[in-house]
Amino acid sequence: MNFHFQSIFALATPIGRSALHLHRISGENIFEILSPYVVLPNTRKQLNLTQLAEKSQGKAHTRYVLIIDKDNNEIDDVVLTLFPAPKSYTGENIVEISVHGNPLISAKLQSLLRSIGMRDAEPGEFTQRAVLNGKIDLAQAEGINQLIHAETLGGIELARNTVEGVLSRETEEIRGQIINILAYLEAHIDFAPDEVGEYEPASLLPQIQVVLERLEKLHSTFSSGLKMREGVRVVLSGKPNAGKSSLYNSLLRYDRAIVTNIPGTTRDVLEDRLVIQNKDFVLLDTAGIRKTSDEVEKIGVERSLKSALGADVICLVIDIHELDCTQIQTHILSEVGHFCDEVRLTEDQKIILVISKQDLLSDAQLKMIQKFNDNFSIIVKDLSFKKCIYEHLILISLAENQELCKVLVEYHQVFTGAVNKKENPTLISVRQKDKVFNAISTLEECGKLISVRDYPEKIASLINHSRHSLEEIVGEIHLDNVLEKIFSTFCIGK
Ligand SMILES: Nc1nc2c(c(=O)[nH]1)N(C=O)[C@@H](CNc1ccc(C(=O)N[C@@H](CCC(=O)O)C(=O)O)cc1)CN2
Ligand SMILES: Nc1nc2c(ncn2[C@@H]2O[C@H](COP(=O)(O)OP(=O)(O)OP(=O)(O)O)[C@@H](O)[C@H]2O)c(=O)[nH]1
Ligand SMILES: [Mg+2]
Repeated sequence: MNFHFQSIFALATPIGRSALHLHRISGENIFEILSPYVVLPNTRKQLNLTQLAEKSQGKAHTRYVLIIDKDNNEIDDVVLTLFPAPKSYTGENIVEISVHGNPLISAKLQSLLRSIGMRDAEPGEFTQRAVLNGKIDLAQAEGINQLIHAETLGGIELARNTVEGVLSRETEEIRGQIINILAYLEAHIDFAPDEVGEYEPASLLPQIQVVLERLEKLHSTFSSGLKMREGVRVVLSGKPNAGKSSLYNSLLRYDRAIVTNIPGTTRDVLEDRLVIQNKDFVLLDTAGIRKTSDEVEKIGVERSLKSALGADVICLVIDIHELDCTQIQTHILSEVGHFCDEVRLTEDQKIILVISKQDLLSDAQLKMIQKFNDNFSIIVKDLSFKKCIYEHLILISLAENQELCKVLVEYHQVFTGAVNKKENPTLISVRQKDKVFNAISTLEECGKLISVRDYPEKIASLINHSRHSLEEIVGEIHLDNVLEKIFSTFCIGK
């Protein structure tokens, strides 16, 4: 399928002063249209781009040239690359021109392009053409958009994975399985039982089950993908003065939060990105939790509890350095107990018990901690959320948080495990997730019709719905308004 569109151009790099500006031009006849304005720097002889494209045997070709305007005035000396169709990003002929990065020079080039019948590209229009010309599918196009907008390393990894076609291939395979199921039904719609055997829809159930499981697995990748893109949320909680803000600063490696020895120092929730071993986290520091009559601190405590509710991982920071050895175990248990009374955790949240101010602990206190850890599972066995609690206490100080970092990385793996391997397909947009959801619901509906031995026509029609939902993920069905909505979020020039 090849569409014939007006030629378009756009500045593909940011507007402003920079070393270079890269302009991108796409269209069917652009080599012919541009040739009169492209000359060799020394001889000023016109360069025939059409011939050059033919000589390059369909491959990209780069030259150093001069661009001149209609009055033969030089616009700039540039590097120009041709990508002859169909081997280009859009599948049409493409010319890329990199000029010196001055907005005035770019404006001159753009007015030349407008004056020779080309128009400014809409956001995402190059990629839209790539989709319409079958160079990439819609899921890959969404990947390209996210590759540009990703704000985390994890986001880039997921987007690259989609651009590479991992999700498209998974969708295609599931679609193949659905078509196999359809084939059985179509056979019974078109042929008599003596030709294709008795109509026994229940025989389809195992196949439908296989597809459903695969779709459900795919559906679940959206939320793990979100954690991968946005970062696993880690909240530092605990009593005032426990050392939360100190830990916050040492994890971030800069003096972000105010630290004093006055309990109740932190009031607002602080939020920052944290990367440990290339894994993305969102780290939150919060007000120490206690009963207080101070109006401002009270609001701080409320916000602190609310942050803990929304966290994936809670580091409950506990300061025991002033306690007598005999009190340590009971104290830790009661702090965890109180915290869990305040914050109703869900089963998929994790808590790490962090013992702060290691440098201030006596040998006897350290021994007690060791003893606690040796019997950890027995000691915490009566706590209501013991399944959420990391398997032992972790000691930290201003100078030492390595073990904690190691555990955070382990938890990152737990929260993103389903999607953080290169070969795993991941849903990266709500649109894709909704399509998979539709495919699942219609297939489930099928199960019901089969159990009452409904007509093959009715079952086939539902299965077809399911198949269409999958096809929409990769955009085999082009709906103008869908395309418009997707590409409107792109950058101009992409
Ligand atoms: N200068 C420049 N840099 C760029 C791009 C670009 O278009 N231009 N890209 C764009 O976003 C990205 C790279 N992606 C690209 C994807 C496909 C083709 C392309 O021309 N593909 C042809 C030919 C392949 C070949 O010669 O082997 C094809 O697929 O047929 C170019 C770039 C990032 N950097
Ligand atoms: N010696 C020592 N002192 C620490 C350590 N961590 C924190 N402190 C001190 O403990 C006091 C309280 O630290 P913060 O980090 O402000 O405690 P917080 O939990 O944020 O307190 P609030 O904001 O009031 O809830 C400060 O005086 C810190 O210098 C540590 O590892 N070793
Ligand atoms: Mg603090």
